[in-house]
Amino acid sequence: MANKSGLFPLHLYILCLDLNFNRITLTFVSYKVLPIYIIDREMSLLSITNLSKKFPQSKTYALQDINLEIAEGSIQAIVGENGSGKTSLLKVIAGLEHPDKGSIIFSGQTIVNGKVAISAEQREIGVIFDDYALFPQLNLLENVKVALQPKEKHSTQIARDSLALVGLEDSYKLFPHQLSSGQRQRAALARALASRPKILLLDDPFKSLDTRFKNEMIQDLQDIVKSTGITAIIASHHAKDALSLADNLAILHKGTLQQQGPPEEIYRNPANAYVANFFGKRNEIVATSTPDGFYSGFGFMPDPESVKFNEKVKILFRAEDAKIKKDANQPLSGTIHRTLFYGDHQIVKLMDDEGHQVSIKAHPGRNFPLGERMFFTIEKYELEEAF
Ligand SMILES: Nc1ncnc2c1ncn2[C@@H]1O[C@H](COP(=O)(O)OP(=O)(O)OP(=O)(O)O)[C@@H](O)[C@H]1O
Repeated sequence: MANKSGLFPLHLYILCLDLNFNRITLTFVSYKVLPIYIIDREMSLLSITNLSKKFPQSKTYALQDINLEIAEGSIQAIVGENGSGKTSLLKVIAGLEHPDKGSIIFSGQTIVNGKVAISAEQREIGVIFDDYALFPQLNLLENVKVALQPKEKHSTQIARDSLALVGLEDSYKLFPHQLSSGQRQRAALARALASRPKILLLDDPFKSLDTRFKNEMIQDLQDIVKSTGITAIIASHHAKDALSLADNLAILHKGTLQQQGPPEEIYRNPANAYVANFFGKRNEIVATSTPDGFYSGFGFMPDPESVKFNEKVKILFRAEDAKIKKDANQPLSGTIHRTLFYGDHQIVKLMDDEGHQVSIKAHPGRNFPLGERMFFTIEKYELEEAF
């Protein structure tokens, strides 16, 4: 949440010692000096209230009652599947689309109030859409200079500084077709940064990058954003990228905001099933509730909470929230059906006698022979009524 900034009149108290006439008097004089702003570093730079947008040709809302506070200097990720409203939200913030209702306050100024809005050019907002929109006939230096005012005296130096910021200082004479897709993205970033915007909007910046470049780019982007002090809003449909990149996440689904907050908090405490599954499908065991716990094909799991449920219950948990145990003294077990190796971890799929499966994250060095019975515990789970 945004913290408040306030105007505080400062009173200066001066202690006067009057040594005249061999006596001491104490006088307090209060001076009201210039007011000072006490600004919290986490002050909200962008404040979105009750924002809704429906495209004329569409029956459903692209954005519905969005409320979002974005702190200055932070990286805010907007995540959601295709068609969830991410681009529409960026476009409304940039001034490229107009909302039907709601307001946006940017840097203390109302830039959108219902259908009344200041133009895109008047907002100090840089935008990078997923096609990067570099001019093919211009070299990198010229591409970056396009973002600067024609009257700008030091445009060449500013453009070269921006290219240096993204590691392209030696490539300024190259044309977009001579660059890799990661370099094109950096060039687009340099162009957006050249005009020193207060806020930078990036639409799916990692879409066309392979995993290695993507991870590098995520780190670079983080470094650049943090070193320039700029505020960045990044739309992405990759939940995992957003988790590692952002200070704050906002999860959109069908135009509505499902949850917002620090990535780890959302990952650990999802507000609803949609958010929980957005970070990867959770395991689901359908079990029968008894007075002491839950029975399923994987065995009996004691839990006093079972009394609160009707007959059928879903036990929902992530692969990393279960542990495979060596000792057979565990209530839950299954046979090893498959293992998937991911380098730094492996996923072991265990199956019960009826063919139901669960996936459990395990150390990459452990050996799991197919068909062998393994015991496991579930350390963190959610329960849902199954109908
Ligand atoms: N110009 C338009 N005219 C009509 N409907 C539109 C327009 N732009 C977007 N929409 C609709 O608004 C909804 C949200 O679209 P939007 O592009 O914002 O989603 P998104 O999350 O960015 O998707 P993607 O990840 O595929 O880019 C979708 O249902 C889309 O069809």
